[in-house]
Amino acid sequence: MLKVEHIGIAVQSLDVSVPLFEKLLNSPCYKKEAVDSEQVQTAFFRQGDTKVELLEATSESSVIARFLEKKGEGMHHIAFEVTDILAEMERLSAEGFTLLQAVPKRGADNKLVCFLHPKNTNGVLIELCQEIS
Ligand SMILES: CC[C@@H](C(=O)O)C(=O)SCCNC(=O)CCNC(=O)[C@H](O)C(C)(C)COP(=O)(O)OP(=O)(O)OC[C@H]1O[C@@H](n2cnc3c(N)ncnc32)[C@H](O)[C@@H]1OP(=O)(O)O
Ligand SMILES: [Co+2]
Repeated sequence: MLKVEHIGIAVQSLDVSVPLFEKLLNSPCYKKEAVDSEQVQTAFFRQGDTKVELLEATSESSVIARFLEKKGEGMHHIAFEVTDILAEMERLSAEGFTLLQAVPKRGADNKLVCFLHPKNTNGVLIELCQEIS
């Protein structure tokens, strides 16, 4: 894995949290993007070599809505950048990790993504992401 690509944070409202993170990071939100497959609206901030991704649910059945209901706002996942997501999925599966998808799906910010179940990763939801060239 190359680096931490982003940290995902579940929020109730981007209208509230985007200005908050702009103040916190002293950096503007550079992109907002809806990802319909995940039923989320995202907002991104650059921070050095990595990013913060805020996630607001766009539907009650979104995993973000479920997370907010159970745990409240806060850190939702850590995303690691990889060069070859299929090879990394194969390697991690062989190591006994539980992939949440058989094939990568389209994420935000021009990425292919795949998630690992937090039950095998010390309770932390992990996202793999590869830049789409
Ligand atoms: C915008 C696109 C993309 C990007 O480009 O960056 C994204 O980041 S999308 C982000 C949102 N999408 C996802 O998270 C997809 C992957 N996640 C899932 O498939 C599910 O959230 C899950 C991890 C399988 C959990 O779903 P489910 O089993 O239906 O939910 P439960 O509420 O029943 O939880 C079961 C179990 O897992 C714990 N849990 C849930 N979410 C997290 C989390 N984010 N971090 C740590 N642990 C989590 C939950 O607490 C339950 O634990 P127990 O109570 O101990 O059973
Ligand atoms: Co993410």
